[in-house]
Amino acid sequence: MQILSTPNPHTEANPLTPLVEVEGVSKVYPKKDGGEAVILENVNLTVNEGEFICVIGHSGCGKSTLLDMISGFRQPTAGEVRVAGKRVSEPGPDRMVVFQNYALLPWKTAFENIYLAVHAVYPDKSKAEKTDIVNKHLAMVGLEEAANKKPKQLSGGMKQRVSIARALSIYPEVLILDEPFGALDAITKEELQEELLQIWSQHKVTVLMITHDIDEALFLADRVVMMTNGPAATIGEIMEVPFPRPRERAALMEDPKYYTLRNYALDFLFGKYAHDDE
Ligand SMILES: Nc1ncnc2c1ncn2[C@@H]1O[C@H](COP(=O)(O)OP(=O)(O)OP(=O)(O)O)[C@@H](O)[C@H]1O
Repeated sequence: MQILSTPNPHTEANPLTPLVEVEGVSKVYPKKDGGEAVILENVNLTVNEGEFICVIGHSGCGKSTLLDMISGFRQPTAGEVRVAGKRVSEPGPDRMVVFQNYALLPWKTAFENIYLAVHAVYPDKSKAEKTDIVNKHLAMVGLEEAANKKPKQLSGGMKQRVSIARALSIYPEVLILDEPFGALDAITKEELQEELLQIWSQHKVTVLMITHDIDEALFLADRVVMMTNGPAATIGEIMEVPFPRPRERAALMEDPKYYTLRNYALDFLFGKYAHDDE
């Protein structure tokens, strides 16, 4: 169900072109005792080109499973996922994923971590071209100075910047972020949210991001996808976020609409779909 039908300022400027289509998707995992666990049931979602989507829902409802089926790391039990009209059957460079734990190779420098990814996807480019792409993306996240540092010499925020730079250096159509700022302190998290918005608007990449933080979702997203609880979770509601862009956190906080949306999402999670364990 769509609520709060205020036109979306980002997508309104562009014609809506569906890029990611999740159609009738269900996911069943085998249980240890031999039975089956229905994790997701009949999930339907269309994400338009250039949109920024946040997915929220209680722990264990199947958010990562859903995004894994878009990235191609897992396959639906029923239904299908299409990206640019093509059925997703495996991971591909058109869909890059950034994880909470950075997933950097510890023995490689920031530069080398990104270079490896660029080389894997564009082996035919010259060394100079690949180096240029890496340096451009290190600069994009403000890490030129840290190019030769290894992950253990970098802060959590810097490591996540490297992960984002690595993902974008492949020029994906879809950037998938699984709780990317969950391990960061509040100040670093806010800095990275702002950088991510800038990068998103410059790169025109389509973003799908899991978060547990409603304020983060309202600051970043065009639409917030709210999942029901499992088992057999699905999309309960999709909330349009009507704030104009570029967004300023302070201005957002002063907008009464912000609290209406925030309370709506909180009520969805902790009223309508309250979770016993939380
Ligand atoms: N390979 C698997 N085999 C069996 N069950 C699995 C498998 N992967 C995930 N699950 C189960 O599927 C459910 C959904 O997991 P998933 O990680 O997608 O949830 P989530 O909403 O992303 O959780 P969180 O917010 O805690 O990261 C959980 O109950 C999990 O234990």
